[in-house]
Amino acid sequence: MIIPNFMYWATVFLGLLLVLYLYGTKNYDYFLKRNMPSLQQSPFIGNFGPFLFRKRSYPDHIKWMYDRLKAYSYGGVFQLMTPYVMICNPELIKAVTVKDFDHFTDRNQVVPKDIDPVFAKTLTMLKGEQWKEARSTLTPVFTSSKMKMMFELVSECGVQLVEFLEKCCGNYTPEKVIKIEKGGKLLVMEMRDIFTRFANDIIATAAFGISVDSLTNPKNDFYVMGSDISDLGGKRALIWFGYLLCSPLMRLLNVTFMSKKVIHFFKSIVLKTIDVREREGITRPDLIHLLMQAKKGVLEDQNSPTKTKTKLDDDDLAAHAFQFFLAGFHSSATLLCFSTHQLAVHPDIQVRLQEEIDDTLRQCGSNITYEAVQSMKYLDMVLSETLRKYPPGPGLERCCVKEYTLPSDPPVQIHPGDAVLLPVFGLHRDPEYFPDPERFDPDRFSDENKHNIKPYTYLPFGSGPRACIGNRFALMEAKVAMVHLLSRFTLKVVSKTPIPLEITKKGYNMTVDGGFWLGLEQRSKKQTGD
Ligand code: HEM
Repeated sequence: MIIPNFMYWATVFLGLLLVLYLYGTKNYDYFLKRNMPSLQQSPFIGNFGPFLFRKRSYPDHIKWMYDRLKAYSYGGVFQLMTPYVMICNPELIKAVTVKDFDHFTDRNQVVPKDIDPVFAKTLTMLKGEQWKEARSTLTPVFTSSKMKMMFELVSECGVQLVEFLEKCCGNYTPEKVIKIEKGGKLLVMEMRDIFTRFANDIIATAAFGISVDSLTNPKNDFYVMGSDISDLGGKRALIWFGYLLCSPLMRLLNVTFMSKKVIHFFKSIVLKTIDVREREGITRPDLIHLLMQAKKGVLEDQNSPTKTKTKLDDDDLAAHAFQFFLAGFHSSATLLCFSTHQLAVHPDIQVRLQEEIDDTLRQCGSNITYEAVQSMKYLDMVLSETLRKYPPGPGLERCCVKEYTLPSDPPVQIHPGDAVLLPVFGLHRDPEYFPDPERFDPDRFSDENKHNIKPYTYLPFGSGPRACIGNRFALMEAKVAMVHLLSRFTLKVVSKTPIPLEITKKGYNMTVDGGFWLGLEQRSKKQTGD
């Protein structure tokens, strides 16, 4: 009796293993059939094993795949069970993102539209005609004239940041959750904690029209909800993997990418603010105001004589304000964390930058203006080099929407539905394009040198019509923070400062595990030349 039972269960078990294996490898002849070079895959995890099992960080893994495929100009990789064509050659990147953009207008939508409707309405996730309309409606929001209009709001957050730090140098003790310690003459602090709070306050004022101070009131709802929504690590990475691996099951379980409670919180802020402003005729120079104009179809685009055509509904408005969190919260804080870290470990570069800041402030009588910030060339070079070495988006995606022949040698077909991966981190760390790529050297971006950078090898804000719409805003925010901070403080390496920097192996966020600990030393009047 025991033997037939054993045989039965052994056969069932082996049968199940076979079915699982066949399911896990169902696509694995995908690139072979297309005659494309590809990396050897494993069942279910494709080529993402080293990232999934935390052997390599996401950016390092992108670079690792890029280094293996670069000689072929393009090649196939599997992100779990989803095939991606990785494009390594700059000319081909130009073809896909700019010249033949109409074949690649979308991103790969991993989380279905009906599961997360507000998330699906963000510009990042919209597709085809809907994306095109939303992008043209929103483009006027991000012109330099609108940035100038929002500059004061951003600068007020810079003042708030520095005043808080100066208070901490005195007798003020911040709440325990704020990661600041006193170490002799220095304030020792974790920069990601400080800069995510700074980025949060900017989004609150510039996008949602409300003032919060997340350094003095660290547990305010806006910050707590915002941190939840913009975290792409741990739980969210798992949900993403779940959809990549077995979308029907995730859909059946109704697993949402964004928490409904958080979406409801932000949506109600936007709708209440609009309601109050409409009833009381309030005008404030922020995104809500611009979105209200777009809603009425009267937001003028300075580059086009026509007024915006599309009218926005309430879900659209919430999604666009909410977009600042998704796209701008971590990326802006990340840029500031890495740039302050690089300045602390390169004091010569920091001194040169402080000289530029001091000179500029002297010229504008300490009253920092949009034009003054824009005129600082070395500041721009430092941020550009930080974005090269540590791009917050280490890999970009496109999805093919129309049959396409990649102009490679030999040409190769890309079909509708095929996903494309652009290895930004691989390009930025390629010694062919950036000699001695591990070296932090802002002079790569000086007027004399920047023309040596090969087009489409430097893509911190992406490329083509789907590139980052908020790049001006992001740079303005980072520059304002740096000017306020470095005019009053000098950044120092302390014992907790991570050297060398090791990018986390947990999740997609570009960050480090133990935090960006640095020391801040108050500058004397003699040093600043006041
Ligand atoms: C340092 C900060 C930032 C970096 C490095 C960054 C980088 C990027 C990158 C790489 C993309 C994808 C581009 C592509 O696929 O070609 C992107 C898209 C986008 N970014 Fe940013 N970003 C930053 C800040 C912001 C801010 C502050 C906003 C404000 C709203 C923003 C809004 C967006 C939007 C809406 C998209 C999607 C555009 C579309 O699909 O049409 N970003 N960003």
